Amino acid sequence: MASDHQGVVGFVNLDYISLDLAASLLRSGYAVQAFEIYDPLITEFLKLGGIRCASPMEAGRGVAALIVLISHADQINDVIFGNEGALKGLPKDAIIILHSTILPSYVQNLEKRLTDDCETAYLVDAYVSRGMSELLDGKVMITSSGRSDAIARARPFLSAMCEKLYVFEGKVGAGSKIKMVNELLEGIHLVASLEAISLGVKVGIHPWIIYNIISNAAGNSWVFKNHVPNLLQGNTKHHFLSTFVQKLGTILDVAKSLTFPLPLLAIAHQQLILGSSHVSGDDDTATLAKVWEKVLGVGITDAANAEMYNPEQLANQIACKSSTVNRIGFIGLGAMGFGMATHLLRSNFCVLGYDAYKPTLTRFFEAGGLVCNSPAEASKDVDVLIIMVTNEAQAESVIYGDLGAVSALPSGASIILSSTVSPGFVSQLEQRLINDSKNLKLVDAPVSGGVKRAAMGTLTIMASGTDEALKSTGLVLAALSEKLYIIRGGCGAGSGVKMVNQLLAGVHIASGAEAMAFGARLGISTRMLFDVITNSGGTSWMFENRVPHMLDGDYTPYSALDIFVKDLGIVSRECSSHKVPLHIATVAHQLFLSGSAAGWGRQDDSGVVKVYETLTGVIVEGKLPVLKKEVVLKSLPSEWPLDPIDDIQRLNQNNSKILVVLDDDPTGTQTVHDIEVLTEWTIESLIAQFRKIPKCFFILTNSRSLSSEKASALIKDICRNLHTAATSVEDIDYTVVLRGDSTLRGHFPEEADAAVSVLGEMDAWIICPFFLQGGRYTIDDVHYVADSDKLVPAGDTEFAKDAAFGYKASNLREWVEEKTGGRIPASKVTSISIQLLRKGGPDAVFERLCNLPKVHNIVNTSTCTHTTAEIHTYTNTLVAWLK
Ligand SMILES: NC(=O)c1ccc[n+]([C@@H]2O[C@H](COP(=O)([O-])OP(=O)(O)OC[C@H]3O[C@@H](n4cnc5c(N)ncnc54)[C@H](O)[C@@H]3O)[C@@H](O)[C@H]2O)c1
Ligand SMILES: O=C(O)[C@H](O)[C@@H](O)CO
Repeated sequence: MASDHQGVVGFVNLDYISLDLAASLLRSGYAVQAFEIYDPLITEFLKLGGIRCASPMEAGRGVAALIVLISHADQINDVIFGNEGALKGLPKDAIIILHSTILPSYVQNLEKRLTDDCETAYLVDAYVSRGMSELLDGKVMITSSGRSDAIARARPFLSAMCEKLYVFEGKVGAGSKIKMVNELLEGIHLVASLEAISLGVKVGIHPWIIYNIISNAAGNSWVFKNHVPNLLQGNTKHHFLSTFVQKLGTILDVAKSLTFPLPLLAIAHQQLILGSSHVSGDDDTATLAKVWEKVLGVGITDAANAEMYNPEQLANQIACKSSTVNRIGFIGLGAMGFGMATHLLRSNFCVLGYDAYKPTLTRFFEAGGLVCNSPAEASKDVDVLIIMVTNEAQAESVIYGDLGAVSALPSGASIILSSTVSPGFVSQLEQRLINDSKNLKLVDAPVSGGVKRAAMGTLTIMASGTDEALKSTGLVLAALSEKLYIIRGGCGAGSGVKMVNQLLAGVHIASGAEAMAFGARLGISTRMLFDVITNSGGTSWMFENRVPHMLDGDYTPYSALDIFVKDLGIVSRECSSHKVPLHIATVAHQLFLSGSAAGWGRQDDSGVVKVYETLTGVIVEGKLPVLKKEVVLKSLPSEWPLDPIDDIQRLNQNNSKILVVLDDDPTGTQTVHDIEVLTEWTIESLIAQFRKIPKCFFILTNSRSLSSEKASALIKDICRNLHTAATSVEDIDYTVVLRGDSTLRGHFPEEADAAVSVLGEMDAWIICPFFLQGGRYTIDDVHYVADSDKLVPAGDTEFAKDAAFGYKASNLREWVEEKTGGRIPASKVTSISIQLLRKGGPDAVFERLCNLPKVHNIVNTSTCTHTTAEIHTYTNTLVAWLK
């Protein structure tokens, strides 16, 4: 226990999550006392080691901090100001942490009353929740706000209680605002999930198949992933609806008072009211599925219980029997097609490409492709032709237009249509091809996952067609995808699943825009709001992918806004032909249409946020704030008391691995002493070094001054020599460290990739941009550069504008995603936080490292380095871990 953390913390009222807070405080060395009338809770609390109090007044007596749980504003009078209220016993300088999400205006009134009536004026609010992301996985997360002086007082207690702390300095009330934005998203996503499942059932796709595929595609959301199984199993009771109706109603009232339109939330609210109205008051058995069956007239339950098959297994079976493919034609080398076609080139297929836009052809030629002048030319002698143009009219024209593909394709060839088109269009196309006498086969193979995954061959593909057609294209589909699903039902079935995915994806982009714009109107930092939501139930694949574009105000089209005018247009056409009313999808469609009408159709689809910005005057774009260095450093948890340098030296004595540091410029070698530096790396000189059995030696590569190709080649060369030298000296084991720049400029990930390509995959990559003397700090994953008394996010400094190594992200996890072009998403990067290091010390860091998933290319950013002692602590655990 940390002895400098002594102090008493009181709780007025407990709930189950408060027990976790109390347990964390007790572990950090605080004494904890509580007033609670519900016996089971107080029994658990006593078991933890807490002390029971007879009244709120007693719970507040002698405490340094008082955590007051209030579920309704009416309780404030009694619990805080009443005869036996908490204020009576509270010391003057104690901090009140209001664990509640009552409306911001109530919290502000409470603060005013405390300031006016009493001398006690330290209040912060705290929204306590469980992290829903893979990263936080149910751990406690707190969003808190208040005046700077109150926050400074509260911070040690808040940090002690949670794994992730978000602090909004300024006014109280941010916690409840964030909660509103999160609930807005959850409400919209719930209705969208219900509409998606209903549409899927109407077009004949098994709901569990929809669920399994879309939870691995861009239509996924936390709500879809977590609520749909309960819906399909009949586990969600109708009461769930009334809770939502009430919460969403409150948010709409707040928005109304701010004259702020929330069209998606308004329609979701109406839908949930409609659902509630379908249940008679005393029917406790009605499930959400049954209610929705009545609302939309779709047999969800029967469909969910119908016999099903495994589309991934079908894909594996087809892949085993697939025929060889030599030549591929590729028409439509746009945002998606270019990446897919060049990935096929890298996978050793011969690819002939055609696009109506000539500059693309030049790029394709430079990437090693064969360039053609018409669809017919790109179809000559190919086994498979892939079409990735934008829409049905373009697909029609490349297949049947002037110099079209059909006339030139060899008899028996296969066409893969990967554009997003309506199911009806593909099934009619198949019929037309059958009627032609060339025995051309068609595979309906829409894709999901976006531009980055297209270029990496890790798309989700939902394919359908005859077995013969699927077998003749299996190898190509497998090369383009990480998840390949075969949908039964022939051409049109794949596009049916894609249509359902698009309903969700489109709604999620629009809901992300609505949520962020509303957040901006509520006055919350949009960057921080984004961060909190990505760890909460309101998150979605599209929220995480598209909101960063809104925050950067960068509408370079990865997927054009007009694509959703088209895709939600398909949804709205299908819903009227299947007679299933899809309200939320239709409103989202109208929002994209509004964006297109404003002239933003060719920009990125995240530009739909401008519809809200233009209407209401809010600005979603947001920079990370510049911080006041002294204030931030003072507010962090206290340092781990011990400097484990002696432990490191001891561990190092017993460690047989030689540390070989490849330094990309001379500033690294200038900061070490008593360590040899090699400026050349012949096998002979490396053997000579290894024979000395040093603990460490440097090789000055100077690779920062080279092009990335040359730097990679150099690192490979050195690693090969190291390998040869090490194998010729007996009992030599070594580890490679890449030393680079603390302002993040250098050949990342190229040098790491080069080292791995020679030395083999590593269990993890550790990124640790430590340079205390140079004023580099990493706080909550954001890397800062000190500029006198300010901490400036690295992405906003001159360093980030470097012509060769420029970058935008200051958050190290996002920086990894940016630098790896999406190959390593931010969500796969684990951080070692200052909280973990300072509160848990070496043991906690060691445990975190040992529990990392053993997946190659997981990158771990150290975000903990504030003092030299801390870098020692971290090194200590690393050395132990490496052993
Ligand atoms: N962008 C995404 O993230 C994404 C993801 C999944 C699916 N999709 C779907 O994939 C398809 C392609 O999307 P995109 O974003 O690559 O679109 P895009 O507009 O960037 O690319 C389409 C390409 O087709 C070319 N083209 C149009 N007519 C042509 C013709 N007659 N002959 C030859 N080339 C022609 C265009 O010049 C363009 O390069 C769309 O149907 C889209 O809905 C897109
Ligand atoms: O599933 C996806 O990748 C997306 O929805 C695209 O089709 C459109 O951006």
